[in-house]
Amino acid sequence: MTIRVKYCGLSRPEDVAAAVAAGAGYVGFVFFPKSPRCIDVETARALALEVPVGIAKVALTVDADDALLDEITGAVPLDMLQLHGSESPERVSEVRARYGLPVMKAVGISGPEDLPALETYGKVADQLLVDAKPPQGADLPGGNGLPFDWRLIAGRRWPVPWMLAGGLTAENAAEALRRTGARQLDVSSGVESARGVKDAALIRAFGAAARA
Ligand SMILES: O=C(O)c1ccccc1NCC(=O)[C@H](O)[C@H](O)COP(=O)(O)O
Repeated sequence: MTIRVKYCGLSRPEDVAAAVAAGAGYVGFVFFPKSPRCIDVETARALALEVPVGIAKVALTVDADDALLDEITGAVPLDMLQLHGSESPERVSEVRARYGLPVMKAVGISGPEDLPALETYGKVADQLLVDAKPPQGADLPGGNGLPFDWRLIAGRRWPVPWMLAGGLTAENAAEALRRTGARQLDVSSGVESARGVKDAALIRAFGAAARA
């Protein structure tokens, strides 16, 4: 069984090279100013041009307006948009139609009350990112390196492909896959040596763990 991995928050050419070498299925670029992983469109364009065909290039935004999405999609060759804020189902549909790109909607999970949103967004998004809900008062709506209780989604399926995210590392990836049945993983903090700084050895180790 092939597990596809998305390495999110890449900001340097060496990060892209490490993700490609590790067998990435997706690479993610963050466009959220408060994030230590945030990059500008010129940097993202240069990085995207280094990504081989077959690896999906994903732009991550948080409640972005059309002006920002126009700027990003106009400059960066992309394969997918990841909406990681409080975008409504209507906004997801609008973004899909306006940009003609597949949209992945992130949904934060901390308890059973969060699960219905996965059904709702599963009707309008092309993919779901099932992520840990950020702690109250967190600066970032994702990329916090915290897992959620995987038992909440064990055995659940949605009508579109989905990725598991939140606090994944090379050490817990196998257990996460076994407990949730996920076929795709998204990782950011778990492949960093310092907040916002990707580490090639950790990326390599994560890729190996996902393949094992
Ligand atoms: O990574 C960020 O800085 C970020 C900022 C704002 C919204 C979302 C963000 N990351 C989302 C991701 O796709 C992460 O890969 C996902 O939440 C998992 O993060 P982590 O728990 O750090 O592996």
